[in-house]
Amino acid sequence: MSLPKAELHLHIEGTLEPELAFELAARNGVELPYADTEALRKAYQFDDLQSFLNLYYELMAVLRTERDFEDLANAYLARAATQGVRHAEIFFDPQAHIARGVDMGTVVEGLWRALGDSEARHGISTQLILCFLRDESAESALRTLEAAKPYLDRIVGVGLDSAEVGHPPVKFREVYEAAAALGLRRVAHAGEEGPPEYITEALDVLGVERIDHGLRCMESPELVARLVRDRIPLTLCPLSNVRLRTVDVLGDHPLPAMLDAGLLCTVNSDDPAYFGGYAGDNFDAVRSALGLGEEQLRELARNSFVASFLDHDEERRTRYLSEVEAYEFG
Ligand SMILES: Nc1ncnc2[nH]cnc12
Ligand SMILES: [Zn+2]
Repeated sequence: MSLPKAELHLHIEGTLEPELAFELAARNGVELPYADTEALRKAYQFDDLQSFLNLYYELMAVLRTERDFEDLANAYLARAATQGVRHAEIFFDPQAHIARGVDMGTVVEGLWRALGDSEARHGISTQLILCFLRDESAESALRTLEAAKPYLDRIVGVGLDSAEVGHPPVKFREVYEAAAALGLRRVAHAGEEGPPEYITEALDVLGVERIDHGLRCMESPELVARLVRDRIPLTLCPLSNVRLRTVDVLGDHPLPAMLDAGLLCTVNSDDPAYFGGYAGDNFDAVRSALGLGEEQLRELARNSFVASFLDHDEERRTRYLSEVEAYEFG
């Protein structure tokens, strides 16, 4: 669906399509343990978040040079442009690269080569959000923030991702305080597989402005009331929830109930190469599986710009919002 939208929950490493993975593997002399792209696609069957993360980290081995990160980001932006994405706030996982000997500069400079002229080339404005891996130590997160200091003009904020259960937000209090002191915006994955308490803790302890996923807030009426009252955006990823089995089938997704409750929901793609669809595909899927009407779809698109970190450019936000209002559904 080409309804204009902002993508607010997108891991750039999760846009690595099998074809590009094999191309980069050949370019870098990396051996992949799959015969071909078809065999690799067959491995995209997940039982939960961890089973996905295992493959996600394994395939990153092909990303080595600035050019690799540039090609990855350009491929994503080209596809996103066909799906109505007008603005993208893109997550990246530097610790997963630094651990393989690929330094922060290679990752950020490489991504920037694509992001820097994304507007001219793809018609998409972009921002970068550095994510800390929550299954790594708090010290490692602090070292990562330190390594990012030379690149802060290219990074709008910090996030928290990877294996959630057993790694509560409070573990990252110090690094979030340091990020806030540097003027960085703050978001965190919470309530994807983890309990509603992790959402509360992300708000209270980490001071996040948006919650990534946040699905499990629906188990706590008090928390829902708070999220509604404080207009805290949730970056939902419906196809991801089905592939990672937090929701059995898309028809059971709580999105309609969340909208009815007055939550500020957005629809995003998370790791589209792995979960079967980009941002517009997620909109198409919720439209057909959940019977969302045009006004609800327009509300989701409007919310994406309201929830975006475009505060420095209200003129642009207003322009995008007027594109949402002018859109004619096919
Ligand atoms: N859906 C997800 N949850 C947590 N960490 C991730 N890293 C990439 N995708 C993720
Ligand atoms: Zn995610």
